Amino acid sequence: MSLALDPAPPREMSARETPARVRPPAVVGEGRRPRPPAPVPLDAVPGTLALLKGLRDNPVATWTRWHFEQPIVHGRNVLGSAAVVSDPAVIRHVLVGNAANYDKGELQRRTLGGGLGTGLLLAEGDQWRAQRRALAPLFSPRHVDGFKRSMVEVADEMVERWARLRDGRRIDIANEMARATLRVLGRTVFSEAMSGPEDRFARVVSAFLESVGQVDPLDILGMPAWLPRLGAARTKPLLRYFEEEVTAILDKRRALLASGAPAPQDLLTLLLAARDPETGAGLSDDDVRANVVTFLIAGHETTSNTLTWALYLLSQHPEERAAVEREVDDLMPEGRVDPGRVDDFVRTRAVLEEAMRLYPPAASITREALGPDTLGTLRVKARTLVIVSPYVLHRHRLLWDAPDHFHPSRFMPENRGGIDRFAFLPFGAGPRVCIAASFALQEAVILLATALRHVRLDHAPGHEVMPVQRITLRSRGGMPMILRRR
Ligand code: HEM
Repeated sequence: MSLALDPAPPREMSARETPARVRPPAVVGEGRRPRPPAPVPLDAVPGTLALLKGLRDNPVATWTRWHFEQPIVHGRNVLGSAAVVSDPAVIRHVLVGNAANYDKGELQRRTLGGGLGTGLLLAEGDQWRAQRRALAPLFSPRHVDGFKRSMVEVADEMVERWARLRDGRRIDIANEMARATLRVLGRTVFSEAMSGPEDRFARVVSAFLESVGQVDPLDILGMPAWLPRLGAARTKPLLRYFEEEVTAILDKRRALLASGAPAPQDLLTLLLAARDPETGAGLSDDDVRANVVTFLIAGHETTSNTLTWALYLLSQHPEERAAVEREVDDLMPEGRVDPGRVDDFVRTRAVLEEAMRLYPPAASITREALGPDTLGTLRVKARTLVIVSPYVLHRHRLLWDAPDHFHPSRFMPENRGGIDRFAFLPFGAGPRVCIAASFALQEAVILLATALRHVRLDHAPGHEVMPVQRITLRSRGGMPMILRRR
């Protein structure tokens, strides 16, 4: 979630420390390239009411020019004392060096808490440490590698379905990608599909994310939890559906395990067998359920939005699309991704990384200081909200050349070394880095390469593209595109 802060005195707004400049190799020709759509940064800080409304409607539209120009912007507003940090060295300090001084904060727990309970994403302290130790092996390179086949299967089914559609048909690619990533989760988390119809499940997950991810003014103002929130009436039945669905899946698997029949080696079996290597303790029923929901919520739209933005950006940059089409044609002579060659899709991966730079699915990473700290030269008190916004960071004027333009070549192996680890944070960093980053990238490469090998997608006329931040950074109104076979 982004913040536009009250105007601080000029000294407060000025650069606190100049970060090491991490300039990717100069990129040329940006004048001729269309600028991907994004809200124009504000010239002035909005007043309290406008800020509350902005945070509810679309937090990424509340950033001011200063945020994209200053390494640190600190001030006070309705959220109390807050510092927006875009200095890679200071980010490293907050997320890694002094990570023990920060937790995720009350606002994040209130905004997301409803569905995710005590799952890994929101757990804190000892509970988080025990879960992270127990769950880390689920996403080990060996297990992630083992999921390649399911991912390729889902990608093949996606293009087979498209092959049955009329050439020139208009489809909502945001929906298509959401369906595909949910299927991947279905296969890798649960092996067999969910017990209910997949499309209904996809719709419920999407509606749930729409309502649960909206920042409620009452939460920002710190109002007690018993006060009814605007979206609560909509969220409750969705949550119930979720719980019933997940409980049914768990019961079925427990019965299977109890029968002694061989169980599929999916994330669910691993989750039920997971033990904290230090204490030997397994997860409680509630923790297993909370983590299944966490995987669905954290792993579904993040990946599908990345794919949606990548396909949109390619549709606006025919020369980039032609380059990546050459790669997939070369690497997929039979039309399928060879699981052994996923790492060879370097341009496909560069496109995905550049899409996540411009439209980071997790647009804000927020922390609350437990005790005082020094950020560069700024002293902050306990309870200060520290915001690392990948959306701001990835378009920061001090850190990137042509920050608002689409140039996948920045992420090609020969150039990538110039990018500071803490200037590009789609998956976060430090102990709470995304546990499934390699799973997500592998899945995205397989789905994007397969789509590009079989079809060409052009943005449909009449739809205006604008990123809107809910839990993830979505495209407002989906992403209608015209499908043509290659
Ligand atoms: C492109 C796709 C994805 C992106 C951009 C993404 C991004 C992130 C980010 C930024 C965080 C750190 C949040 C913070 O520090 O406050 C995170 C954490 C997490 N992600 Fe992902 N994620 C993606 C895919 C997935 C998938 C596929 C799964 C599960 C199957 C997943 C599960 C999680 C979990 C459980 C955490 C919490 C880790 C912890 O706190 O220990 N994510 N993700």
